[in-house]
Amino acid sequence: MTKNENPRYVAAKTLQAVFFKGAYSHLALDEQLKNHQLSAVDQRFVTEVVYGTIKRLNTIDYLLNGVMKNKVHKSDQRIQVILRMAVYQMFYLDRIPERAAIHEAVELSKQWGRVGLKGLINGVLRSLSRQGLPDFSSITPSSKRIAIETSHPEWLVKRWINAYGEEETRRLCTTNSERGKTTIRVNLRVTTVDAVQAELFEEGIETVKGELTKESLIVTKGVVTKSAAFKEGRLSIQDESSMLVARALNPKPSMKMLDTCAAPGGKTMHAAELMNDEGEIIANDVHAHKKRLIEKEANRLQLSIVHATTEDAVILAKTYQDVRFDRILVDAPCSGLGVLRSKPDIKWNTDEKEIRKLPALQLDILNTASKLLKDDGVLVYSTCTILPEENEHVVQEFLKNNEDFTLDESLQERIKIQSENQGYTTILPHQYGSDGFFICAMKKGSARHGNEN
Ligand SMILES: C[S@@+](CC[C@H](N)C(=O)[O-])C[C@H]1O[C@@H](n2cnc3c(N)ncnc32)[C@H](O)[C@@H]1O
Repeated sequence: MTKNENPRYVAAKTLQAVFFKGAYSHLALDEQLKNHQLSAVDQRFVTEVVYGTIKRLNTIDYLLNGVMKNKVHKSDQRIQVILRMAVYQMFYLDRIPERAAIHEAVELSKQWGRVGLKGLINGVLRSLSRQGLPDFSSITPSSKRIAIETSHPEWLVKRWINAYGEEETRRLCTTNSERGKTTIRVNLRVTTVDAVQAELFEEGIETVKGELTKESLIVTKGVVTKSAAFKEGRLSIQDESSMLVARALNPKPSMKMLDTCAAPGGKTMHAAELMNDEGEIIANDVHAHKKRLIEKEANRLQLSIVHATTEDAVILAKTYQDVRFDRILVDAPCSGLGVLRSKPDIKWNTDEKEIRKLPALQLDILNTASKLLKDDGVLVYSTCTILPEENEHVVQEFLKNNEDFTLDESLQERIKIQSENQGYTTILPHQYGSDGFFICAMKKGSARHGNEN
């Protein structure tokens, strides 16, 4: 435990690790919170400042660059962090008066070995305070305006405008900048939604029912992971879009299922719950260390049909050459650009060139998995991204080369999402307040797989 218990110092150390050492925000934050003894209120403040500053980075830098002689990214690392954090507090945290945010930034510069630059910090922040938020509407072209106003890389905004048009893109980007929410999946195998809601309420945790699935609850107050219901396996944390994936598979007791890219196991466990823990699920992931995560989850939820394996999904056809599955899920590795509300660093760390390599891997895994499906079985391809090239383009390419597969038109009966496309859907974050997701169900042979639940 260190002696320095100033929450802004803890936030600053976390942001330094994220901005300059390539750390993932959630891991850097966990580490800093572990190393400092902060009250629950201070921990929430640090979390808010860290995620908020990362989420609003583009806008914050635009504001700073408007009043600084040299661009903010040319400053010393610590000054960049102190200024960015302060601007977030000044303009996006209602409960912090601007004067207080400026004062604390100056104090932090003294505490963090930058006393000589306190005049610069004071001057820049006071100028911004006098000026206030500018009118972004004069920025052209519109891709640049959306990128600055909602804090996204412009290359990404351009891609989304291409796919969804300007208005949808503005709305989805605005939602990405909002605060994420915690959603619960109730384990319907052992309890009911009402029982869990009442049990949590007794512990001071408040929830409302979700919109998209009957097993979901949205947390409005409290920390669920500390509840008895979590520890004893009556609930899991999972976004509603994610829950739709197991629903799209429509698994039944006694079936045999393969999850090719399963870790940490959210969708596997949901499917096992829907199967009433009867049958078998092979939950595979390429990373050996993730096998433990799957096993731990199965253990917590007391699910015995889940068998975790470690293999590259592109060779699974060989491993299971004599086995055929009723249900196969390819929840593919992807760019993750649908989950920017909860993982905002993805938008700054994603390399456009790297994304171009993903469809080949996604198609490879899908092709391999498809060879293991029983006739009349269901194959679901899903991603937590909203780029067409990782989604419908992959599926279209797959269907072109696999004529024995067709889109499963009964998908809409199972997941009840409005979609113009039969067999697949893209959920944008602003539509239902859930993560951005792509879900496609395909069938081999001619059977229908409507929802009998
Ligand atoms: C989107 S995540 C899966 C999330 C998981 N289905 C869930 O609901 O918890 C994609 C997973 O694919 C795994 N992965 C990446 N490349 C893979 C490959 N070639 N073969 C198998 N798994 C792979 C990653 O380790 C990651 O855990």
